[in-house]
Amino acid sequence: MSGRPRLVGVSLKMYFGHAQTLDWCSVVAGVSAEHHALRSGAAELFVIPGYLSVIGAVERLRGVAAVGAQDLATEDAGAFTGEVSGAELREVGCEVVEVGHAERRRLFGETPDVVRAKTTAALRNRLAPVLCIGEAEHGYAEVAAAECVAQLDDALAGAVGAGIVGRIIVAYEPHWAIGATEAASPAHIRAVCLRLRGHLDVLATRGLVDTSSAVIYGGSAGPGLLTTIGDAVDGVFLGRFAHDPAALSLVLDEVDGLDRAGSDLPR
Ligand SMILES: O=C[C@H](O)COP(=O)(O)O
Repeated sequence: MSGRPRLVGVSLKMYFGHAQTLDWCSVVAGVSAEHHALRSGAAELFVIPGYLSVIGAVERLRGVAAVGAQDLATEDAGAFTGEVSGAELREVGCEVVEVGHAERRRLFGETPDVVRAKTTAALRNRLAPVLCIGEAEHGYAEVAAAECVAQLDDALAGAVGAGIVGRIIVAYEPHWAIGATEAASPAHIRAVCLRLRGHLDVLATRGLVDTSSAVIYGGSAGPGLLTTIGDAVDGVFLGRFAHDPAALSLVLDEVDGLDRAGSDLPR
């Protein structure tokens, strides 16, 4: 392995039922256990199923992938009907948790205040937030980059104020590229992610986030993309295009390809 591991994440959103999710996890566990990119440490995989499948996913993916949840409560315990706390997610074996996905912001009214509180809750419970940020409308990459840096700082403000430091996985997901036919252009992704990467490095130097923090891209990502943007991102966050475990395996092949080419991550 030539440098820091590449992150390959998958969110199953609400596409699969419970049995289908567990079957998918079993197949992915088989594929992953044999895959050179994971065995060598060149890649790290994380999988985010629906809540009810989290425990089964942890059991099936032990040793090959970290498991996470798609959301968490702002609080750790109490009278919050329908919520799931970061404390409980950690207790059952989660290592990551999504915060602020565009669908939660758009469909469920999550405001920046809520995203900030959930980011703090994740870090407080030693979960790495997969902090989803991105611009709503397609425009200039430089404008998007500035907006994303502001979103990142805002989301981290609570944790920084409380002195809670941990690993942050910044998932750059332009809203307009989610559920689309293709990802944002490599030039757009590169411009935004390199800016985010530089900002994250400054935060790490100041001791405000862990040095293992990462920037990954999501939004109609699939096989072939990581090879083209590998100079600008620490990994990819997959949705629909990882429903076929063979496609996920192809993305892991790309990690191996980047590793063999000695393509170092942005620093
Ligand atoms: O969580 C994953 C992202 O929202 C991307 O999903 P998608 O690749 O299906 O557009």
